[in-house]
Amino acid sequence: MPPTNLADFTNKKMDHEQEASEENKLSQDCKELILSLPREKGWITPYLYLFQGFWYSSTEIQAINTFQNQFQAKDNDVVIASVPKSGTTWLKALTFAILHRQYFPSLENHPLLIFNPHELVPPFEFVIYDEINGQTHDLSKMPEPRIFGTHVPFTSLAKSIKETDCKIIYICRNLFDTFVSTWVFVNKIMPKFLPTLPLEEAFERYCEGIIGFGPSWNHILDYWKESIARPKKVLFLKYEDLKENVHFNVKKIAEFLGCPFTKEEENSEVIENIIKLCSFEKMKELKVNKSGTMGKGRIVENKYFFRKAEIGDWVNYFSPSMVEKLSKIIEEKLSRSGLSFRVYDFNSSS
Ligand SMILES: Nc1ncnc2c1ncn2[C@@H]1O[C@H](COP(=O)(O)OS(=O)(=O)O)[C@@H](OP(=O)(O)O)[C@H]1O
Repeated sequence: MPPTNLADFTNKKMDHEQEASEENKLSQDCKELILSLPREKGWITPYLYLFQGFWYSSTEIQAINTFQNQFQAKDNDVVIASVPKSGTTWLKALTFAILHRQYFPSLENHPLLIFNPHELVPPFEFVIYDEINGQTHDLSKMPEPRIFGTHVPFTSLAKSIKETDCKIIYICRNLFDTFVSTWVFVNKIMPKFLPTLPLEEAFERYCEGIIGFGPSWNHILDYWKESIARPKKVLFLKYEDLKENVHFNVKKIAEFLGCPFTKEEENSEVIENIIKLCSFEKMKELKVNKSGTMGKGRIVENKYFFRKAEIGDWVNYFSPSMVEKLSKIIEEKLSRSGLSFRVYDFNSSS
């Protein structure tokens, strides 16, 4: 749709220029690489490119390249990995609270009350190696054990992550809710120079696997297989299970990370307090998550990371034919893996 007034036109032009200048900032090597890759229309960028079997924007590809070449993992590092919109923010908060609990015995001045979880657990591809948007992060200043986030698929992780003893916690979510959560989020952060993305169009691209860090089923399957092959290396969690029994999973995360809760901690409600601190209801109402922003090139409002947090909200968006199509894809891609998802909240009274 053409812009309707001069201010709109100027905004769109500025956005377009910003996007073009981002592409111009790519290194020469990356520009050449991009030219050689298959390309499709993007969701919030003009294009997505197929790189190492998954779809990314050009700036993400440069960041992933740098990450692969430069990141040196330490044995005590922890990496939180996920497909976007699978419960990353929640898992980052829980992991930070569990792993660093000895430093913050009083929850009154806990960092999670003043920082968004993505600031405390920085992602490789959007912060640490995102030179194009002027993000810088001094790794030497990170408290240990360091906790990182990533949406990068297992196959494309920096080699040192796979070769050291550092641990990975992966979270996934049923693909119906993940798709809806992504589509709503994407339309909120859509650059002004791109049109809003209709649900049906997004769904068609999603079903072809063309979405940032997709195909989502391959992303999930790769981490799933690795968690079976190396259970001490990769802990595989599901958003729905976390919602069903967060207490059990918080203990599981602590044990996996080698810092199980003591009897004394269990008796003094340490687990319950962590759960409350990281709950959707608590986090959503914090000032930092109501009015804060993150990012440099693309500014994102923190409140967009907290929407409904329900299992089964997809029923409000999917037509019967969409249900049929995605169900078939899931059946085809996941049926032999032993992996399945709950798509309704059986505990909900509504
Ligand atoms: N604390 C907590 N507890 C439970 N659920 C939560 C929490 N924080 C965020 N959310 C919900 O998670 C969805 C966002 O997914 P991600 O955090 O993976 O997004 S991102 O990839 O980091 O952008 C998004 O789901 P939807 O509500 O369905 O859109 C959020 O509402």
